[in-house]
Amino acid sequence: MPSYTPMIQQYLHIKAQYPDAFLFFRLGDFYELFFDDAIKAAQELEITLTSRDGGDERVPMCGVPYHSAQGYIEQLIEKGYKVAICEQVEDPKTAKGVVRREVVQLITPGTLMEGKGLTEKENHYLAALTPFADGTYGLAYADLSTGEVRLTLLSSWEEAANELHAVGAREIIVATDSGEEWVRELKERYGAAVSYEDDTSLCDEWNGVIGHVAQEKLRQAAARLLHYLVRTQKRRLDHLQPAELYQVDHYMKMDRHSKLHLELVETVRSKGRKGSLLWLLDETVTAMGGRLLKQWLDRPLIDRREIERRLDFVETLKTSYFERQELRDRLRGVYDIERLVGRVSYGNANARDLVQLKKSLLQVPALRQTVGALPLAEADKLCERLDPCEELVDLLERSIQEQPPLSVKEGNLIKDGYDKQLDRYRDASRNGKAWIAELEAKEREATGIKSLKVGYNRVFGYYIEVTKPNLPLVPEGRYERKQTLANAERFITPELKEKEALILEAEEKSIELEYELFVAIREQVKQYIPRLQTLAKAIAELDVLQSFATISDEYRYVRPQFSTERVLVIQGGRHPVVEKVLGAQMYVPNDCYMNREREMLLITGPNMAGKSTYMRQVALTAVMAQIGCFVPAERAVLPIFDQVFTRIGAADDLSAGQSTFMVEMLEARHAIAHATQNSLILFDEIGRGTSTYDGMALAQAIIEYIHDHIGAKTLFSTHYHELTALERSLPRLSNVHARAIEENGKVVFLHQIADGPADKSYGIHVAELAGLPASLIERARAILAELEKAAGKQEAAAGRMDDGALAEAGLAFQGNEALDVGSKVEREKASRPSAGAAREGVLAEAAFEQLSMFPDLAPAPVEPPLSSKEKKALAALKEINLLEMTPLEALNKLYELQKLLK
Ligand SMILES: Nc1ncnc2c1ncn2[C@@H]1O[C@H](COP(=O)(O)OP(=O)(O)OP(=O)(O)O)[C@@H](O)[C@H]1O
Repeated sequence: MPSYTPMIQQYLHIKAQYPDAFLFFRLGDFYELFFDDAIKAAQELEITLTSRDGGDERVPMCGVPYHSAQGYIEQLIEKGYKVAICEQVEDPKTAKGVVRREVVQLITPGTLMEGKGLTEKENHYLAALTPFADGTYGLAYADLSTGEVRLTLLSSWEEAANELHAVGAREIIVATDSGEEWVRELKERYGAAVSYEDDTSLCDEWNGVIGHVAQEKLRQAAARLLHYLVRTQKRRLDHLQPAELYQVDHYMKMDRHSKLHLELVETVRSKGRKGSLLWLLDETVTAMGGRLLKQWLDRPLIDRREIERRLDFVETLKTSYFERQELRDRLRGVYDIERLVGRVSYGNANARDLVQLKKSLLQVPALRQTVGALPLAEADKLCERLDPCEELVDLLERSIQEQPPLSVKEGNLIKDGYDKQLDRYRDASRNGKAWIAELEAKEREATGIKSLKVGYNRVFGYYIEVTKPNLPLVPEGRYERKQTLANAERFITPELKEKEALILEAEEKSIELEYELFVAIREQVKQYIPRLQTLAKAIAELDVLQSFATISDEYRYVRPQFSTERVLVIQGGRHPVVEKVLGAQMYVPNDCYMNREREMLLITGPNMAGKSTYMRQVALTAVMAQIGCFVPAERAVLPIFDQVFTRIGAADDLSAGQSTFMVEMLEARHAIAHATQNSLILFDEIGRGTSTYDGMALAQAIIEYIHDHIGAKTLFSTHYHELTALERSLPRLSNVHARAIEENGKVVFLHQIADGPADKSYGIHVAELAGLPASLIERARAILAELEKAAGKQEAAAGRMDDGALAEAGLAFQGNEALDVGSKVEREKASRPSAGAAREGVLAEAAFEQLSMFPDLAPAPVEPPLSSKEKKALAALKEINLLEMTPLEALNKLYELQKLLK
């Protein structure tokens, strides 16, 4: 063992306590890293690796300046590392021997308090997971930046895994004896860092957080989290809020696959927010509202009273346009109170933070007034929670300057008149400066040097400057030479130095005093933490509700109504995100009718016809209704769903080593094992991942099982046309199809869902559209004709020759080229009396149930959709870039478009 210098020995001693973290060791104005930490950090941060004399040997070293350390720390945390901040805890000037140093904070991926790692509209959670012998799991999690703490008990690993996903913690804390495999799974599946904490004993000082928690398991789960926080943060965490207890079955349950398939908070393809339901719904204007919206979307309600309460608000705000605009304007002036409070509690809030807090509070009286004037009983309750904290505003108004600097150690923080002593120092400094300002004129007169100047620099302080030609006029004896420049000399006088000393002393003292006063004010703000947190919650809620109202107004959404009879009526329903992306005029609305006699819809139709979109829109409508938002439809009567299961589209677990088919089967099993008659199931082409017969057999068996044993509302899309025959054997199953027609030998998707099975496969047309070689297409047509002949014989034998919509459409409108596709659809609809029978049944039931609130539940007239030509023309029109066209080109384009429409 080499013998090291005392400082390196100190380093090694401290580092031994933090083996899994980078130790940022404060040395003057730098944080230095040594040994392996230095080698690794130099690589990760791309900084220069040097070395330092450590005694018997040189030790590897690298470092970052203290004032720019934050960025480097964030980089390491982002990469999943931990950073221990080790500060000098005594004044180096008075220290004997090596300055005493201590780790003051361990920053980990789950305990970020500031910086780019914190996304404004997202929570940043740290979770602790505690398994119990009976197979249950205690989950405790906290967002240290906002002080929120939540606790729940989960009945199985499956439930716990799901909840962990919903929470999306950056770091998960477990016991040290947790199995290696489990820990690896936690790391890989959740992309979270894993940390350890074994202490689950309770401390009295946590009463504010878990004093109200009675259940022992939950207390233990919370204790693991709190011990870890205390151990790493090494300070009082006054902003931790009383833990919120919840049970997952008090909310609509959705596993992570279902959430992903529905693209609730991120899209399947990019895993980004854009294109998700959250992206569409987010018209919040505060960070707090943004975070709450995501929380609501993660946990739709099943308590009808609470849903209706939110809807009442949304309805009122939707119709109160001016009040809503006023609220939005005011909310824009509100900063992130929750995180400001977090920083106050942490002791790292600066004066600008307090100014932001004050400015936010100043918006509250107007918010209160506007909310209070809303014609809604509930509004009063919300008003009560909008606490303007007047005394705090008054304190901040009197004390903190309006535009303070970032640093709290350079003065300019405190207003004049707040503290007498500070005013005295400031007077001294101001008087001294005024004296100096007058000095110039006085000395010019005394010496007769017109160009004489009084100046200041950091090295020499105040001086009198005289240019070379005037040097003979300088009064020898009174002026003392201090500095020689190229064409001037600088002097001082004893009087000037005396004043300077006074000024500097006063300034130094006032800066020190300002810092002390500031810290004291910050301590005072701490007393308001619970009130500020209540206020922050109320503001967040108001913001989300106004966001729902804004969206509902903008996109013409309607208030959903709820049925206790398991009736579902959606008229003129749309997929909210597809509608936004395509534009309302391009989107074809669809109806959906289900009840106890019509529990399952089997959806057939060509690829690209809109089956998945239709299924998703039904589920999204249910989710939106249950978070308390209006829904994209002309009318909606919905059951309150306890769970939603979806299996739609691309497989996403291939990376986890499972085949598409296996994932599909696992998800089907999950749905079948958990769904109830109050659930909604969406299955998109289940079974397609295996051979035709296998797949079809499985699909049929799954449908039958759900039909006979579960009774959940189910939408099942399939390409197995044979399954449409099930309608005859399963009384609660009905066929519907996504419509398409042929036009000039090409397939046109109407994106309309109609009753009955699809008649024909349009796969070949789609292949043609995709540009496969003509000879190949022709060959496929020949094969199809053969197959159809064979199938035709079978169907005839079974007594089932569907007179399909297409054949009908073809007959009814043969030779009438002038009619566009839209009117064909209308006419065809009218010509099929049987198609609406099921719908009438459901409507009658819904009307009966909803009689008082739903007097005119006759089917609403459907707007004729745009023809494909019109869609094309519109699309082409949108594409035109007028800035890059000559007038003649524009005229030509217009002519082309007109021709297209004729
Ligand atoms: N109601 C609608 N109005 C307008 N466009 C729609 C509508 N529904 C779907 N579309 C458009 O059609 C495209 C295909 O829809 P979707 O993916 O739902 O078809 P699909 O029948 O499920 O196809 P596949 O069988 O290949 O999965 C969508 O990308 C969307 O742009």
